[in-house]
Amino acid sequence: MNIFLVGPMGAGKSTIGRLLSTELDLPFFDSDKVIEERAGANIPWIFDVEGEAGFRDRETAVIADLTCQNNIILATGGGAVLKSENRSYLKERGSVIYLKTSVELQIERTRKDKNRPLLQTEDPTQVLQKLMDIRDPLYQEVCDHVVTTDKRNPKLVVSEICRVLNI
Ligand SMILES: Nc1ncnc2c1ncn2[C@@H]1O[C@H](COP(=O)(O)OP(=O)(O)O)[C@@H](O)[C@H]1O
Ligand SMILES: O=C(O)C1=C[C@@H](OP(=O)(O)O)[C@@H](O)[C@H](O)C1
Ligand SMILES: [Mg+2]
Repeated sequence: MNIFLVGPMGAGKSTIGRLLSTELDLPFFDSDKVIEERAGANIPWIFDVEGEAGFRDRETAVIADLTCQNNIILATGGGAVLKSENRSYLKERGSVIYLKTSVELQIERTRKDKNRPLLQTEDPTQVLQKLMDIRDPLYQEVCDHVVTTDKRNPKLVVSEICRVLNI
């Protein structure tokens, strides 16, 4: 059984994915990390040199590959749901959990991390709200379960994921 985590920046996909993989003793993959490994460069460099379009092409190639595996935990990047082919790979090849998170907490949890190019702006709150307006329907479309992360520490989020998946 594959478990794929989707949701906005700061939802905890990378953090929860790693904890969940330990809990379930399954391999963990973070699509952002695989993208960086394959590119030999970090995400800000990819956005800077290849643009968001170049990053999205890399993201689709990685998601297509990783979702072909079995019994993995995959943390996607927040924009993975933008492309319909990515949504198809995710929906058809595993159980998709949407880590729903308020914009306020997205801001609080991403404030210190400068590795998110889309948030290096004057008003990250406005950016995140706009992204949620576009992406929440896509997260909802692709997911099998919605797990709220507000007011839950990572361990409680992991427990809730296990509960909704009956594992
Ligand atoms: N449920 C949670 N409660 C509090 N902090 C969290 C929670 N989930 C993640 N975090 C913290 O938020 C930050 C962003 O988490 P991360 O896993 O990078 O999110 P994403 O991969 O969805 O962008 C990290 O510092 C992480 O420790
Ligand atoms: O929301 C997005 O478009 C992005 C989210 C990031 O991943 P996280 O959601 O893990 O921060 C990363 O893929 C890139 O900066 C783009
Ligand atoms: Mg992440």
